[in-house]
Amino acid sequence: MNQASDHTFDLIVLGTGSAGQSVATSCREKGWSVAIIDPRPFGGTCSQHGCDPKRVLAGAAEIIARSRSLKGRGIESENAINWSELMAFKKTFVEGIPESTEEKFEQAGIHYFYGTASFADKNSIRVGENTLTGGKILIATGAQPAKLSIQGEELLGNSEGFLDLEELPKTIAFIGGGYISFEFAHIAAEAGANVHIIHHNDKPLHNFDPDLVKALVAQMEHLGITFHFNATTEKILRSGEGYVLEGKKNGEPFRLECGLAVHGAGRVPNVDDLDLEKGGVAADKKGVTVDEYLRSVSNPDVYAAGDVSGSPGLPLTPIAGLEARAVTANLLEENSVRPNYTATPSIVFTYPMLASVGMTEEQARESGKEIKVNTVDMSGWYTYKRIGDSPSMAKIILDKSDGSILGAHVLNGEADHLINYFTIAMRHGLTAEQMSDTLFGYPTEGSDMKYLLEM
Ligand SMILES: Cc1cc2nc3c(=O)[nH]c(=O)nc-3n(C[C@H](O)[C@H](O)[C@H](O)COP(=O)(O)OP(=O)(O)OC[C@H]3O[C@@H](n4cnc5c(N)ncnc54)[C@H](O)[C@@H]3O)c2cc1C
Ligand SMILES: NC(=O)c1ccc[n+]([C@@H]2O[C@H](COP(=O)([O-])OP(=O)(O)OC[C@H]3O[C@@H](n4cnc5c(N)ncnc54)[C@H](O)[C@@H]3O)[C@@H](O)[C@H]2O)c1
Repeated sequence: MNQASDHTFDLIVLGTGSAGQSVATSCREKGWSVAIIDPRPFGGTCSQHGCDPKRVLAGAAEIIARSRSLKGRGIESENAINWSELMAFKKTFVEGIPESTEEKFEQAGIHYFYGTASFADKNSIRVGENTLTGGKILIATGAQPAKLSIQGEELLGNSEGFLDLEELPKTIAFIGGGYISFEFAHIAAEAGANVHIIHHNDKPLHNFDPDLVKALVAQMEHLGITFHFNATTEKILRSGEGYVLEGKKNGEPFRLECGLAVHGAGRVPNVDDLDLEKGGVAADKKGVTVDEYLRSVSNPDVYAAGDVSGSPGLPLTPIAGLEARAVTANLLEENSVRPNYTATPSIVFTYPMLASVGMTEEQARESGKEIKVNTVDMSGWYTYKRIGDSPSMAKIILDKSDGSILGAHVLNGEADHLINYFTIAMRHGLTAEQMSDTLFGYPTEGSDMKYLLEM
């Protein structure tokens, strides 16, 4: 159903990622006429070029790291990543997504258009030769790598290209010290590459607990990754088969040769092609400016959700889903649901993993609350010692007045599971005492919970 004879719809959705798909299908289920547009193979970032394929690769890197942790303690053989086999395995998760997404739209009776959407006026969208009119319009166009304005920027690869690498270059440089660089550097290093991370100050992963970040950096250095802090890249040049990065490090000239340089220096809302002025849609560098119901502050028929919205939500998949559900509710009944961002967990999928939910120690101290900070080295605890999970650290921040959990920060091989327990507690207001009183299966990281929550 890629052509509609009538080009007027109740809803036009721009983008087929997590946010766009969710709103389009939910509104269609309620009987709305819906059109959805995307210039790229349908399905968006998370499933095709982000979280999901990334974690297939991270899973293999994790298995190598875990087995090395028990070397000499029962594990003998050296495991190694076979890059082309791993990429072929990753492909099995990704291929077929555009076709199955199109099929889903077809079956639901959603009209789909391939092309770059842009506003023609407040309620009209241009896509190729077509002009569609929508009672309501959802902008769900995601994010793209930020422009760095450095000479030779066009020579930089990005996360999407990394996820499709047929061969792993011997030396890889990541520019920026955020999620993408840490995760991909870990994968590349475990797969045998010589890896560098170039970060412009000395605070990588700036939203995470600095003590745990320091321990993660030390662990990654131990794996052979070289960090260049306070380093800026000013130029990228071709050199033979590879590239040379030139810039400054601590004020001194800096030069690095590599087979591949990857952009890991932040992503920005994808609004460049949308002609937002024609639609009367206000936006700034945080994205489409929305009110607490995710409605454009300047065009009441337009909503935004996911990475492109200028909402307080982090650019993460669970937030794209949360915002999509809120927008759907607000489309069906005006101003009915405000998204609840309380306790948004975030995980860096390195090994060990770094995970965080709620306030950092610094934020909790600034809040003026009377707090208790439990900083715990768990490496010697049975749960972690039995699998050689070291370093294994946590910092839990409690409110002394009522025993509520204000923040949880974990670095270890089980951090993904542990952070979800803390997220449940914080989102639903369970206190340290209630969590400690919960019976967890033994011996698991859950059964250690009470030791992290001592008041
Ligand atoms: C490498 C990487 C790893 C990540 N890992 C994680 C993770 O582990 N966990 C996590 O929670 N989050 C992760 N994220 C973030 C997560 O992928 C995003 O938050 C999520 O995909 C956002 O969904 P969305 O629907 O807002 O946008 P997207 O899924 O990006 O969809 C936007 C769609 O809009 C389309 N589009 C763009 N411009 C137009 C236009 N003019 N007209 C029509 N369509 C347009 C695009 O082609 C795209 O298909 C990762 C991101 C990256 C890049
Ligand atoms: N596990 C996850 O949830 C996950 C994984 C990957 C990506 N993501 C999402 O994708 C977004 C983008 O990821 P990212 O890693 O590109 O961004 P990021 O915001 O996590 O980190 C980018 C870092 O690069 C630094 N930087 C900016 N310009 C620089 C320059 N010229 N030189 C050196 N350093 C520079 C920034 O200060 C920042 O610390 C994230 O914000 C996140 O929302 C999430």
